[in-house]
Amino acid sequence: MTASASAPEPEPEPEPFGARLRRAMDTRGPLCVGIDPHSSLLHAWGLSDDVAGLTSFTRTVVEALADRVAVLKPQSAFFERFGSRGVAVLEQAVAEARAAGALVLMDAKRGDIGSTMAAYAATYLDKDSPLFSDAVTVSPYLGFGSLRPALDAARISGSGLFVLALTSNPEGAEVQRATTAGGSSVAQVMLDHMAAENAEVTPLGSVGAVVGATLGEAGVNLAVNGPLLAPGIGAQGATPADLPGVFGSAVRNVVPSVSRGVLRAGPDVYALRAAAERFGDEVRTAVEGAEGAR
Ligand SMILES: O=C(O)c1cc(=O)[nH]c(=O)n1[C@@H]1O[C@H](COP(=O)(O)O)[C@@H](O)[C@H]1O
Repeated sequence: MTASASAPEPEPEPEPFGARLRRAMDTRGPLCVGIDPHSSLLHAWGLSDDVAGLTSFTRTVVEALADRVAVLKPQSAFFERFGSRGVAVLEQAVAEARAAGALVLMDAKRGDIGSTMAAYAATYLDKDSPLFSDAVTVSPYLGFGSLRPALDAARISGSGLFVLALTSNPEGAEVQRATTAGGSSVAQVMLDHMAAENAEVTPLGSVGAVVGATLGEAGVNLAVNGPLLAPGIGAQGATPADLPGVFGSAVRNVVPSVSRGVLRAGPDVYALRAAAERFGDEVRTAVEGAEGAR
């Protein structure tokens, strides 16, 4: 008997997250909308604060926005609070949003010692996991090196990380603005690590930084050659017009993020779309104005 079976075709390399995000930003605009099913929002939408309400809320947001915004960012805690049935709603939302063309950024803000980080990486960054997402938020405040398993997993699966640098909440400064022995701020040290991970990647690295739109002025070097997630627009008081002041010449890489500012327009699908479009228009005006002024 002759062996006719040939070796299986090697899987094609996945397209890196940074390249996919750049294309999505260029075609859909850079806005990210957060899916944060606060109890108060469920009530405001006339929904019950239970799994049925969570399901209806999440489906409506995905139906309204997944075919038009670049990024949807479900906040995991709002699903986890309902236990395994809430996580099942999250899994479904990730799959449906990705199928409709949105990139899904799982906002889980994970961070732990490296060996446990590997389990978080297997949860969000392994393409065979039910919660596999295009990217996940992580905290580097157990040391940037503790993120190595996630950095490696992201490279293999073509997914991305958004690493907390300067968060939008005022309490973040006492840790993130602290001065290290080398003289830089803690946040700058983290940003320098991100820049090293993204070095020479085109068109955009897959390791993004989280920098609040609320900061007024970042006061750090944001040239990380990766995307810059800017939460804090809307409910936390920042506006798209603040972006050039915070991000300066890095504004073209900014992914402005809004949750309640859009979600409060629901439950009407058209009203949600109109709210997202309004933020999108304001972002475009701010970014084009800043680029024109340079
Ligand atoms: O990583 C995040 O998304 C994040 C980082 C940060 O510095 N600040 C911040 O508000 N966020 C998240 O962004 C969302 C902001 O929600 P709104 O204030 O309703 O727009 C929440 O899900 C926060 O957890």
